[in-house]
Amino acid sequence: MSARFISLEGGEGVGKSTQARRLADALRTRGLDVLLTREPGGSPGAEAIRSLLLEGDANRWSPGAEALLFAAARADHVTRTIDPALSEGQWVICDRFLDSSRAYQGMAGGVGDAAIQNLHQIGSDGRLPDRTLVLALTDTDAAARADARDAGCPDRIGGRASDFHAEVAQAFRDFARDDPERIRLVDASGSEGEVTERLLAALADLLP
Ligand SMILES: Nc1ncnc2c1ncn2[C@@H]1O[C@H](COP(=O)(O)OP(=O)(O)OP(=O)(O)O)[C@@H](O)[C@H]1O
Ligand SMILES: Cc1cn([C@H]2C[C@H](O)[C@@H](COP(=O)(O)O)O2)c(=O)[nH]c1=O
Repeated sequence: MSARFISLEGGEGVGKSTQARRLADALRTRGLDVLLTREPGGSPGAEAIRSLLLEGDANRWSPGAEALLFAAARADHVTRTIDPALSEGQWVICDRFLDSSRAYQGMAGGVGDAAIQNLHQIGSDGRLPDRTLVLALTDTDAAARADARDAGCPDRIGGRASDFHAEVAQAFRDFARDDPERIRLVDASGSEGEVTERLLAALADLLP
């Protein structure tokens, strides 16, 4: 069975990191060799860029500089971590990937989708996941989960206005509508276990 590249996407607090861990465990239980990774980050260079992106003043970077930094982190992550794992036959579960840049920087940030896709082509040879699972939750429920976790101290991008995050959530819904073969919306309400079962169902055609 060939290796697969799966990304988990969605706005702040919908449960991506929780589900990335649970999905990796569920796939390991099925005998698959799984690498769990994240963005921004997932390689030493990309983790260094993560600090530049998520710490500091809200206006630390222009929209274009921010998009370039995410693309640079992703290029290093793809080259040093994701591609080698796939070559070795591992399944890769990635907590956020290109579609986060499309939603946050491209759509809500105003950089535009074509520019984000161009940067991805240059930096990461246009590498795409085999399946992208977008966790969907109401804006109110997602904000409640994120607030309970962050205790009023979100990171530089998480702390942006609610309008920004509503645009991000809408962008993910639009991406799923426009590319239904790769990108699937998954209901993120209910218990952690219920959500994991829905994610596995959305991967059923790829599983051995
Ligand atoms: N199904 C669930 N029901 C209730 N709470 C949940 C559920 N899944 C996750 N949580 C909780 O919600 C909070 C946010 O979850 P998590 O960190 O996984 O979200 P995320 O999408 O990765 O967020 P971000 O993108 O902001 O980092 C955490 O405190 C987590 O324990
Ligand atoms: C990959 C990626 C991420 N972001 C934003 C989204 C979040 O606010 C943070 C990452 O924090 P998390 O707790 O690890 O989810 O970064 C972005 O704006 N663009 C991207 O490409």
